[in-house]
Amino acid sequence: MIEFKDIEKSFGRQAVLSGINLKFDQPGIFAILGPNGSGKTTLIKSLMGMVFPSAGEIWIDGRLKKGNEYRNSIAYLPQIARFPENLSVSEFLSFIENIRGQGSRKEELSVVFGLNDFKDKKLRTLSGGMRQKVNLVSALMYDTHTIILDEPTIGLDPIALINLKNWIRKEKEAGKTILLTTHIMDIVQELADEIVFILEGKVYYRGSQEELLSQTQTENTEQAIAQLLSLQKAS
Ligand SMILES: Nc1ncnc2c1ncn2[C@@H]1O[C@H](COP(=O)(O)OP(=O)(O)OP(=O)(O)O)[C@@H](O)[C@H]1O
Repeated sequence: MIEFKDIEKSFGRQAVLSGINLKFDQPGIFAILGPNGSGKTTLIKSLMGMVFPSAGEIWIDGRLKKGNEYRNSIAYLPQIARFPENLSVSEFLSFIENIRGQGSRKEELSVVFGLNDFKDKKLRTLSGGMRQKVNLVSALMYDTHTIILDEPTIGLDPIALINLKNWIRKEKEAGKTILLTTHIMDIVQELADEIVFILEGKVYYRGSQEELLSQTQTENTEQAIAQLLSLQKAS
């Protein structure tokens, strides 16, 4: 269970989050959407202890978030992975395991994303899509109840994309709570049980895709989100 209570965050004079209240206490796939710069990554980083909210509380599994222990109960895929570039792929994964313990799903995920084909390559020599595959394996190799994916599909080829979607679906069926951000509306349409749309620092909409289509009187998720996005331009 994750709960954001009255979260506010400003960077200098720029208010990014202005009273976010969100609770995720059911299994499912929740798409956090909003225009560029609307604060999606800032919200996720607040949860992961990488950004300190100016006000508000975050509760995890019924406890007020403090310290760093809770991070082991969350699989987190950052939007931009910062790797120790001189390590090879397999050295990097072992490096993480030395800190966090054995990744119970490392082997399975390495097959799913074809990592074994380039496991001896240095991280600095990888293509964008290869880096994202390493990012995915390093984030998902621990069997946690909560999974946070910040733009998980960036750079992936169609096969990796299908494999990722299948993995996410399987995790949901196993009863996990998955929060993801993406600008790819096909992914949202295919996967999301609920949409959370953030606009001007607030939760502008939260609900199912069906409700969103009916409220916006649109035919698909892409059109519905485009309509919500146009609200910002209008304001
Ligand atoms: N460390 C920081 N210092 C100053 N401003 C920041 C910092 N991090 C984020 N911001 C600003 O906060 C706002 C929200 O950024 P954030 O990355 O959360 O947006 P986002 O919704 O994830 O965007 P995108 O869809 O483009 O990934 C932006 O205006 C950004 O410039």
